[in-house]
Amino acid sequence: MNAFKQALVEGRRQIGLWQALANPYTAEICAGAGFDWLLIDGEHGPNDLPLVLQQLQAVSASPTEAVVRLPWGDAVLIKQYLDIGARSLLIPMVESAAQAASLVAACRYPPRGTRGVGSAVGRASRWNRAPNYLRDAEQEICLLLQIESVEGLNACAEIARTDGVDGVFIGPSDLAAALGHLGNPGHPEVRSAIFSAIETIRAAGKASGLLAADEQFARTCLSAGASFVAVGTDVTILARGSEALVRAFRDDPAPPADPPQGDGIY
Ligand SMILES: O=C(O)C(=O)C[C@H](O)[C@@H](O)CO
Repeated sequence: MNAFKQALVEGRRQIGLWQALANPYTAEICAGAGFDWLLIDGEHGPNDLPLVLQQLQAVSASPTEAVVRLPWGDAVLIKQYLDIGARSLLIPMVESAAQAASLVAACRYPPRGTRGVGSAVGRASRWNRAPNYLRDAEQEICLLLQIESVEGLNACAEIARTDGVDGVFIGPSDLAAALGHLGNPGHPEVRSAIFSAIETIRAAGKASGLLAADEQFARTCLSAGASFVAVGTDVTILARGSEALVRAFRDDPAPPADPPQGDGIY
């Protein structure tokens, strides 16, 4: 059973950590920290199919759910990532109910969908050692779609209501850019759009989530009803933690005048 998916169905909070180091060693370390889920980022992390496979294998020894973000919403990519054993997917830049329905179909075998059958050689079925994989796969798969553009925001309710969509993730960085606030996801207009989307998704009976590395904002989103919230990233822990350690031992320990420039989330 996909405990992460079940938790979203039951409305239970799932706290996650973003993995963009594209490394099975660090994924295994983070999987032992106690997060409910780890996001393996195949969109912005330097990941490819074989590397994501290694991270799935590294995380599989823990109860933490690996949620794999594909580079793009594509039926061929979905087939490949499901076949290597990813069972919780995050698809970026979804902008319509029609797109959502086609992504759902790509996760389902015929006649309900269009997923190609290759379980005999796929890790997903443990090479057919899981005898009922073809029958059980659909209920095990958790499909999370990302809205992060004006079009996606406008179609949020229809996307969330689409049968087979288990949750909707709101992308603060791209949404900020789409709303004219590049690098400033904390802008009041962006935050208002995020809270409105959380409510829209809740009203559609689905789980909402996002990446919020600012603790106060993450807590506010959880209080507003978001359930799957990533509260940090492996890259940030390493980059900011290593910088802080250097500063602690420099002669001039003063913090930098300007915080590191990035996409503004952390
Ligand atoms: O647009 C966003 O925000 C996201 O997609 C989530 C994170 O920012 C991720 O892309 C890492 O920057």
